[in-house]
Amino acid sequence: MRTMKQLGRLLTYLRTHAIHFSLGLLIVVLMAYTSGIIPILIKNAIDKGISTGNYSIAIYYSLLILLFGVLNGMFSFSGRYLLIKSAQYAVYHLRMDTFRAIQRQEMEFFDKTFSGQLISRITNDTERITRFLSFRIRMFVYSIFLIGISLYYMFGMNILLTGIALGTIAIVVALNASYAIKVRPIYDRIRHQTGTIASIATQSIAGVKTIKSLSVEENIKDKFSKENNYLYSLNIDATKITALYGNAPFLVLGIAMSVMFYYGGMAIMGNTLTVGELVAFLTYMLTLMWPLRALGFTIGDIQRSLAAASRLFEVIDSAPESIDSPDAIELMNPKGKIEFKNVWLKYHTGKMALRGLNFKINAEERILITGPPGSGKSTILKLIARFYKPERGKVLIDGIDIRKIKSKNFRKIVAYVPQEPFIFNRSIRENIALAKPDASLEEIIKAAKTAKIHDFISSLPQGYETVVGEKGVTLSGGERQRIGIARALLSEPKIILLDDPVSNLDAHTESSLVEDLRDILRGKTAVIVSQRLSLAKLVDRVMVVKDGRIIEDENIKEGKMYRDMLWAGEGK
Ligand SMILES: Nc1ncnc2c1ncn2[C@@H]1O[C@H](COP(=O)(O)OP(=O)(O)OP(=O)(O)O)[C@@H](O)[C@H]1O
Repeated sequence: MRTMKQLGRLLTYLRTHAIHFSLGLLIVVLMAYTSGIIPILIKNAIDKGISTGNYSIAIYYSLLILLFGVLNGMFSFSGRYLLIKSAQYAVYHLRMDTFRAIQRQEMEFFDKTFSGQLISRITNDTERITRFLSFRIRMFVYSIFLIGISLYYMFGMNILLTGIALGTIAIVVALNASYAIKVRPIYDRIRHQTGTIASIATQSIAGVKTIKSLSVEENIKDKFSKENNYLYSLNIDATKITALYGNAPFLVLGIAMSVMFYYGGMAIMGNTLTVGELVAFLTYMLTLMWPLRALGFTIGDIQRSLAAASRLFEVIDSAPESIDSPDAIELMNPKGKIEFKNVWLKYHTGKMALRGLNFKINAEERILITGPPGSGKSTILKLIARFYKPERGKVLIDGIDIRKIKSKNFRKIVAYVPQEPFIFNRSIRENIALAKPDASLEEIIKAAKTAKIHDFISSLPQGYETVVGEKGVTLSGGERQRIGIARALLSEPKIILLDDPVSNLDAHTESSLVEDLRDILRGKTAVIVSQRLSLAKLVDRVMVVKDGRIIEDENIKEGKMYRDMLWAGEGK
């Protein structure tokens, strides 16, 4: 029942190509008919032409065989084309829906799901569905109709020989089905193992600096070699089974044809069968061989392809319909006031990261959140950035629950600069204009100037058009930070959230960024997470978090606690 539902849903993806698809299947039926009729034409050529010495009839049937052969080729081409075209169309939309759904997912989904699995959904699962909708369904329909047509004509000629043919069909299908059952788990392991090897290779390329700095190439090579060895032995196992089963159906066929010869020969002598009919039987056996083999695989594959489809539907269905709630509003002229009201946050691992936080940040106030590692500092920023839903309580901006603000509007008001802004493999201009692709070059330059990265960009050979990231110009940590800041500034946000902006910078780059941040943050509410005291001189207020709770919160100019530390920081 569930399977039929999945199949039905998958077929809805054919949409406008449903006619192509149905026509493709109809052509496949015609193709089965043209294959199934040829042995009968051979029989007539022999019995009505050759045996009676009437050569014009023999030539007539030869021409008919030629005609059906040509038609068969044409049907094979057009059926295949139409089915593949509609399958590709369906899978294109399925892939788009899955990708869009992944993009709509909340942050928690990414915490819980392996990225490799998601990539496999979009690549492997969709590939399997394409194969199912084009190749498997075609083979299934072709085989069933060809077997049906063949049995129909065989019954008309001789019951005993038809019985032998039926027995052969049953044995070959059973053999192939058992082959599929035996070999499939091995192929699954091969696929999984290939993934493991790919992930070791990817990690060893991505982590090359760590590997080289620790001189652990040998260790990584050993791990790779172990997994590679396992893949080798799995492939050998699969080859043994394939070699064994690959020939078994031919043996069965050979035996069946000998038996047919024996009984057929006797029947011809007893005048209950003609030579043409025996030749037709033998031709049927040869014609059916390949569809029979394919059928064994197809039956098992239907279930697996639908399982792939249901994995994709699961990703699609688990994504929220839209990021905004239906009653979402737009915040005009935001002031930038932030408020946490009894906010609790629990990660999917069960970790309670925030425990009942209550605080207010005034418009245009700058605050530094500090505290020991793992205390919940970054989690506070992620909640203001609306990456997670509080377990309990509310986060408000200008008195409005942030969940009620339209996301487009929200992203213009609140900019989040992660610890290591991700640099896409595109030009610097595109990297800065990520959230506002239609931004003019003037706007981009203005943001880059404020982030104090304009001079660096101008010094590059292709300026703003220089491609950065993989295989492009490699940016330093400080340059990445500034590109990230320019990217955030482009939408002129009222609130800016900086997650550990100086953690990866050397002392000199750190002090120049801290200096520049004074200008960058002017007129904005700024929440900065850091353990570096150098940032304390930028802010009006310092909040200390420990174990998900605020343990200190004081105005820097009035408070005592940080004044001492500030001096210590300045003296650094
Ligand atoms: N996505 C997540 N899934 C599960 N647990 C998480 C996640 N992010 C953070 N945590 C856990 O929640 C706690 C608070 O994390 P958070 O990143 O807010 O700390 P932090 O104070 O910013 O730490 P650091 O200074 O080391 O960056 C930590 O124990 C952390 O392991």
